[in-house]
Order: sequence, then C-alpha cells, then structure tokens
Amino acid sequence: MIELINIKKGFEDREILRDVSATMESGKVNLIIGASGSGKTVMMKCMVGLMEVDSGHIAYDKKNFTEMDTHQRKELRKQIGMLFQSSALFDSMTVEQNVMFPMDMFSMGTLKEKRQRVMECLDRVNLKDAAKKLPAEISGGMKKRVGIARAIVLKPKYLFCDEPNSGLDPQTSLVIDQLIKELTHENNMTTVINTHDMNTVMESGDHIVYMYQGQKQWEGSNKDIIFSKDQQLNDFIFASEFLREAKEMRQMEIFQHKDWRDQLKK
Ligand SMILES: Nc1ncnc2c1ncn2[C@@H]1O[C@H](COP(=O)(O)OP(=O)(O)OP(=O)(O)O)[C@@H](O)[C@H]1O
Repeated sequence: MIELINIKKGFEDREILRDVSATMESGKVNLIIGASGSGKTVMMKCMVGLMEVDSGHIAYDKKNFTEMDTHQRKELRKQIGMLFQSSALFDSMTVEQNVMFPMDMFSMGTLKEKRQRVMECLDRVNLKDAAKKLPAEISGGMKKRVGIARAIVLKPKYLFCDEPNSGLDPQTSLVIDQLIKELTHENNMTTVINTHDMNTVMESGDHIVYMYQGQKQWEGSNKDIIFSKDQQLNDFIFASEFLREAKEMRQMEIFQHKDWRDQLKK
C-alpha cells in the first residue's frame, strides 16, 4: 500500500498538486486518471522520488518515504518496478540482456541464477523465443512486454506504469492490460498506472484516483464509476454520446443481475 498524505507540490508560484490525499492499495491495479495537466505525472514522480513534495508525505506500507535518507530510499527502490511510456529499452542490448539489466545493477545472484529468472519472466510475458532479438527486431507490443518482464524481474512489491498503452492498437492494449492485471493479482503488488485509456479504466481499474486541476476529485473502483454522480468525473469518462449510452446500458445490466448487485454492495 502506498499512501499520499496532504501532498502539495508547486513550481515557482504555480501550485500543481493541491493538498492531495489518496491510497494506492496492495494487490490492486490503481489508476491515476484525469485531463492533461491535472498533475498525474507530477504525482507519480513524487511517489517514486523523482520529485520532492513541498509538504505532506508519502508512505510505503506505513514507512515514511518522504523522510527516508538516500540509503533507505535506495533499498526501497529495489522493491519498485517501473514500466516507462516508451518502453525505454537499450537498443544495443538483446531482449534477454535488457531484462537482466536491473539484476546486473543490483548484482543479484550468479549468472546462471540471473539467466533462469530472466527466462522465467520472459516466459511469463510469452517472449521466451525472442530472447536473442534486438529491440529493433520486435513490435511495439512486444517491446512493452519486454518492459514488463524487466519491471518484474526483481519481484517488486510496487509497480509503476506510465501510460502503458500509448502507441498500441486496441487489441494489443488489452493484452498489456490483462498481463499487468494478472501479475498484480498473482504477486500481490501495489500497481500504479497513469493512463488516458478508458478501456483500461473500465477493465482494470480495481481502484481509481481521478485528478482534477491538481486535486483528488474522486476515488473508487471501476464499478463505482458507473454509478458516480460526480459531474466532472462523468464529463471526463463518458465524454461522448456513445459512452453515455454504454454507461446507461451497463447500469441497467447491473440492476437486472442479482450477482452484479451483490458485488456492488461489497
Ligand atoms: N518540472 C516542471 N517544472 C515546471 N512545471 C512543471 C514541471 N513538471 C510539470 N509541470 C507542470 O505541472 C502541470 C501538471 O503536469 P503533469 O505532467 O503532471 O500533467 P499530467 O496530468 O500528467 O498531463 P498529461 O496527461 O498530459 O501527461 C503542467 O501544467 C506542467 O506544465
């Protein structure tokens, strides 16, 4: 679990994050959503320590990250996996070498042990056959899967993903979403995703934080979104006539199914 407690962050005289408190729950896919410029990336950078908060604090499983010294932060970072928007693979390294990189950096185990773990991860993302290929020889979706394998190779407790679906077609996006969701649940990770993808919101949003002009406007699950009366959230999520109709149909479906109604009460 990652908690943000009364976070404030600004640049010069501009306030970007305005007293944000939110919880990223463990074993869940936590999404940060909101319009461009609402402060999602700044919030994520504060969470991983790429930016310092002006006030408030961030806690990882009740440990105050904001007050940790460099050594403590370095130790915590070993438990953090990151998937970058561009996949950020090293062009001159093979798929296998890219995935091994974090293990080499933290010099974990013998070469044989490292290779075994890398192959386990490549197998998990269905890329064992591509181990010897270079990034230039594989598709964008495959690169994302290499990025996921690299992000999980050290068995992180926390996984951060910045726009994991950017540049991918809808079907490949679904595969990536499903993979991240499965890995999160299998390994009980606290996964935090910054996304604009409404499909991800509806399919993977175990827990969603909606940012509006630097403030947390709403927090809940993808099921709660269907019944939310928050005007700003509704305008953002169900922006088109098509999506508004889809929402009404889903609401009717839920009302008609006892199982769904019961789930909603949980
Ligand atoms: N290093 C910085 N210095 C000054 N201003 C910054 C800096 N980083 C971000 N900002 C400003 O903070 C605001 C929020 O930016 P942020 O990148 O968090 O938005 P976002 O919600 O992630 O947007 P998008 O969805 O477009 O990525 C923007 O107005 C941006 O210009």
